[in-house]
Amino acid sequence: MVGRIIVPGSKSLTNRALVLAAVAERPSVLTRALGSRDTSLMIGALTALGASVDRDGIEWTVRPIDPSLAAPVTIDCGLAGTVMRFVPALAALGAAPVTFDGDERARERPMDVTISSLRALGVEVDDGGRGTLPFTVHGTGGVEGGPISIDSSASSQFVSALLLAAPRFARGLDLTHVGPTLPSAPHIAMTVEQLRARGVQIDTPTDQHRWTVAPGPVGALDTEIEPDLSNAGVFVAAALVTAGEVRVRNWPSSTDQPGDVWRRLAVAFGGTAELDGDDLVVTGPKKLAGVDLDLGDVGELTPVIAAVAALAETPSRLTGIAHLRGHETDRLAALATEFRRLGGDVDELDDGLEIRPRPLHGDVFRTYHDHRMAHAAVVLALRVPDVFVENVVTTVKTYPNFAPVWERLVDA
Ligand SMILES: O=C(O)C1=C[C@@H](OP(=O)(O)O)[C@@H](O)[C@H](O)C1
Ligand SMILES: C=C(OP(=O)(O)O)C(=O)O
Repeated sequence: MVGRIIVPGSKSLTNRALVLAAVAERPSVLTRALGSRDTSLMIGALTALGASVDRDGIEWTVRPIDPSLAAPVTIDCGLAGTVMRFVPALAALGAAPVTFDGDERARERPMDVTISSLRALGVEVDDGGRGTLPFTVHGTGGVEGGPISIDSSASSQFVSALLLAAPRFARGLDLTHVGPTLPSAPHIAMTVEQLRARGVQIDTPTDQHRWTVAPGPVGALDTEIEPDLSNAGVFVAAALVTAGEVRVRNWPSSTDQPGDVWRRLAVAFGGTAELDGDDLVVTGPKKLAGVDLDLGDVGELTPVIAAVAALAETPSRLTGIAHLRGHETDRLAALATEFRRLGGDVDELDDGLEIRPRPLHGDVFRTYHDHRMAHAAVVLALRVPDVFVENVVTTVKTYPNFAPVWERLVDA
């Protein structure tokens, strides 16, 4: 594939900016925020809590939650981890019962730590004993806060959620993660930086799994949202598997987004990735090399990385990603199943995948309502004839226009 692409705004930055604007002192303006299913769900959730978002072209004005508007509501989380994990802590600050539910699969995603951590902070949560969605948060108009320990090994979003609400707790928060692993650490670092950018005092003392947040106001911040570098990965992958050249416009020169690691991944697979002014230019190698990588920090990139690996000339091993079993689908099982359907040679590990080179053939590729499974499928389809991607429209979760943009580039 040869082409130029402008990727829409980052899901993770947009939903953090929306949440923080909703608890800020004054209105905030977000420029080039992502309009997609996950961010629309976030807007719906914050609006239900009494915030407002006016969209005017690329500028969105967010007015903070008006506590006088608190009323019993039900919030649809869809399949958005950021909504189901971040918003319950905000609901706890309000004075009305808020019920959370979502897609069928959302009811299977790990939510126990959201529920238990709110309870540990003194908030009543009614989950019918399930430990999953749906559940109701019974806010009483404020949260005391203070010290708390949680096991965030199933998702970094449990930590991020508490940190985002913490400045509004009466005593702030002293949060410690106790558990075997902590996935997606860069997403937690992103949360910390977004809080600091709004004047919140947050320290990460000696032990890197502890965060202390001082109580205090969250400053309003007018901010421009960077392009989504995780979603840019599917275009980087396209260049890699076709020995092509893709130019991704407006790649930030410094960023907190984990997707920035695509620059190093391109090289690991044997390609090149160079910043050229504001663009990242990626070229694919003649011979695609396999990789041996711990992806614990960047788990959300796995499906596309796995697709590139399946087309490489030497074996690959992807580890550190047991938590992907709780994502939009069990991504380790889904990738192994779908790659095998195309003739692939894949072993599912407890915490990853081993992928060995083997010629692939066309068949249906199921996507399990997972945007990144669809991205994996279209990358394979660049090299394997007659791959039929089921429900490519599921990409609207984080990239509303993906399908037509991809078709245009493939046909160019
Ligand atoms: O905080 C965030 O914006 C995210 C954190 C990560 O979640 P996990 O730690 O559950 O993988 C990531 O995979 C997800 O796509 C977005
Ligand atoms: C895991 C992901 O999303 P979510 O925010 O729903 O957890 C993802 O986008 O890869």
